[in-house]
Amino acid sequence: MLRSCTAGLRSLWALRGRREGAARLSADLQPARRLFSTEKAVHKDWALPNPSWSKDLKLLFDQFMKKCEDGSWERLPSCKHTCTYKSEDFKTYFLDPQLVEGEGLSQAQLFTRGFEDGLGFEYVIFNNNDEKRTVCLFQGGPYLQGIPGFLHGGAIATMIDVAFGSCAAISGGAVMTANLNINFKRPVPLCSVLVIHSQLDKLEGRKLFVSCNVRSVDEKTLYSEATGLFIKLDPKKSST
Ligand SMILES: CCCCCCCCCC(=O)SCCNC(=O)CCNC(=O)[C@H](O)C(C)(C)COP(=O)(O)OP(=O)(O)OC[C@H]1O[C@@H](n2cnc3c(N)ncnc32)[C@H](O)[C@@H]1OP(=O)(O)O
Repeated sequence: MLRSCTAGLRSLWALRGRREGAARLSADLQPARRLFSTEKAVHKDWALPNPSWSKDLKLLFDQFMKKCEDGSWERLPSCKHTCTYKSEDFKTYFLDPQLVEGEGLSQAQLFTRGFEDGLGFEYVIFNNNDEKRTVCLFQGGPYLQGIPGFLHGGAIATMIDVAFGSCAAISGGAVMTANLNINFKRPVPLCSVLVIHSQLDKLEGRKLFVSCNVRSVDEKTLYSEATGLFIKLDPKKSST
């Protein structure tokens, strides 16, 4: 596995080298063209295959895209600079309007999308709205290492939180994590693909109880199990 990860890394660096070369070549871009490409980058959907995706990830992606054809499942698009939640959902919650629309956020980007292709979090989430469950396909790259050769537990927790957030949002809309409980059962080899199955277990007022299991592609290895509590934000309350 480590050998395949090293090979993966080598192709990533090659890809990176090509990109850096391309970036140098286009350094003399006209400002208008630069603005256009920035806008394109801002709206780019990152939950789609790129050359760093392994065969397993692409295969699973294709399988779930097929399930989307009858409308029972949907792929969630994912942008770096905007979030699935509409910022209007949070406006009443945060007293300081600068937090959601001020200059201060111009550099902000989704934590999980802040890495170059293949180095960090590569993932896509599919929702089944009727069954109130989600499946997150996740490939953890080399910058997410914890102990040598394995994924950092915090990276796994992050991905579980994101998957839970999408699952809870089906019923709750704008929600925030109040509690996460994770049992790490097996270490996850770096660069491997994980399947995170999340479901809504109970809805109690503004409280959404969710649970998940994190498995290998062949489902044979159970890496982690988790439960979470999400709270639907109350527009009458503020966070401060
Ligand atoms: C692209 C999209 C993907 C983006 C990623 C999505 C995933 C990322 C999500 C996050 O990481 S969110 C960031 C981490 N979370 C936080 O920063 C939340 C910090 N906490 C809060 O802001 C508030 O505590 C919270 C909004 C969660 C709740 O505050 P509220 O004032 O709205 O609720 P309240 O305290 O009245 O509690 C409502 C109910 O929940 C219960 N509750 C709240 N926190 C709890 C807790 N921690 N454990 C157990 N119960 C809890 C509380 O007892 C009560 O129960 P009852 O209705 O039965 O009385």
